Amino acid sequence: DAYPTQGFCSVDSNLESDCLSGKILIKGGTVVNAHHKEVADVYIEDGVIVHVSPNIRVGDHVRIVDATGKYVMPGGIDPHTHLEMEFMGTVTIDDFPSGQAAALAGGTTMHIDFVNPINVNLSAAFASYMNKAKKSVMDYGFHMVITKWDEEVSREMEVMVKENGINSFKFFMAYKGSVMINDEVLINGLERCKSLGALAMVHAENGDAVAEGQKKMISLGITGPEGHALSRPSVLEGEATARAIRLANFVNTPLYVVHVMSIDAMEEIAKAKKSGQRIIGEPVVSGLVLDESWLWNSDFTTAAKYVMSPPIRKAEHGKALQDALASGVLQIVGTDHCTFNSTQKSFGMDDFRKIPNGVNGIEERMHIIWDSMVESGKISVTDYVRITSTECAKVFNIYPRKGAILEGSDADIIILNPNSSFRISSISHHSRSDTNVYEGRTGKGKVEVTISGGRIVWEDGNLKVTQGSGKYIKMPPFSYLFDGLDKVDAQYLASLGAPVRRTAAAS
Ligand SMILES: NC(=O)NCCC(=O)O
Ligand SMILES: [Zn+2]
Ligand SMILES: [Zn+2]
Repeated sequence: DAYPTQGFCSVDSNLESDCLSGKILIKGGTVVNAHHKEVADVYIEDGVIVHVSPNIRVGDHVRIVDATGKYVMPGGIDPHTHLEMEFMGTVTIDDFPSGQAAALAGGTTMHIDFVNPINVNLSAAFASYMNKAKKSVMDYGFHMVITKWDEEVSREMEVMVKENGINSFKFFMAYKGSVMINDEVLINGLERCKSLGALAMVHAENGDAVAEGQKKMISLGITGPEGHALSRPSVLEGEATARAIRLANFVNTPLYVVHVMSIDAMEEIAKAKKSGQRIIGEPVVSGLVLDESWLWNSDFTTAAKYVMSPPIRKAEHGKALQDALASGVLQIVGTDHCTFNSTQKSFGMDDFRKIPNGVNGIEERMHIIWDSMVESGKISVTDYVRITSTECAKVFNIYPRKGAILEGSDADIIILNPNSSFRISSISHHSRSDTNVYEGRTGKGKVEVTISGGRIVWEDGNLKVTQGSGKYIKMPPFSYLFDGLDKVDAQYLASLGAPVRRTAAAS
């Protein structure tokens, strides 16, 4: 097919502004979707993929990008980030523009952040996060955290879903004394999520037991970062995961388990899925490739940067999580990008309970997953697209606008060169943090070009982003995970039979 222009412009031509805003032809790459891959060209106009086919011919004012020998894939979608979030007495160091710039440099073109209502109602929290996100340089969506239960919360959840484009609510089963909820709140929340077609998400750790574990470590004189791991063993993650899964089963609603960090939690998810429950398990990059030995490092600054919850565990957990991801027991890779610099981490120098919990990953996810799972032969290239982008778009009901290279999809695209390599360092990364938990890591496969909303924003190691160009992506309720739940409910009600009529016993 011919498109209505001639020639092409290069980055330094005076037609650059036309190119940046309008028409791009990606030529000769292997276009990868979760369902299929083929050598084809991709033609983009005004932020949308217009055509995908071999040998597309174009005319003038079209920027040609040669992708021969490279993979052309949907931009990554990170389902789990915390930008500019108030947490543990401080605020994460990456705000929306800095965290998103880092994301784009690493091949992620959309993220879903968590609105965390602290002492305000859901509407005020939502407004505050929309304000923080005004300077966005890429597309974003929101999940909403539920920290208590009352009539107002229940009413506002409906407003969030029907007016504000939120289709997921997160419940923290840990962080006692701040955002932790109890089972009663969780059950109410699960019921409400179900009625709204919204996905319930859990941070699954037994927060009461963690608090006891922390006290125990302090009483033993263990105050350093290793106390973090010792106070919250994997059994507590397994217990809370199992509890949340059983409660979701009781309510008959889907459940999304964020940052699955242990074999214990993963096996609970595997068991529930085997019995037909709809559970989505999200491992995060840190849990897949790092191990807890860092927490025993004698240098506090080094050890503290690895403090996150649930904790990074022994290497065998990471290996099992990778296997679970490869086999489909776990489905979506996130980052839980929640970055604090070394000064913030030092708040817990004398007491590990005060180290702000969180690690980086928004810039590193696509590279590390490629290197550790595709390059190693553990998963296919199409599976890579599925776990880094497509499945997330499906679960949060924005597919195929996002998560696909199809005609009509948003032009959020990366070009990855499998023969090039990456090196991670806090000197060259785009996060505001002065540290990086993947410091010094190298690997094969490099995102050479990122296209966000139809604009080339990352090329030749240079970022060209515009504050305010990122769009808020409303996510509609009732994703595929809700299909057929009503039928299961109807069968259950039918199985109960007619209510038993009882008469008062004769006296
Ligand atoms: N994970 C973590 O340590 N920090 C971010 C908050 C959360 O997701 O639990
Ligand atoms: Zn969490
Ligand atoms: Zn998180």
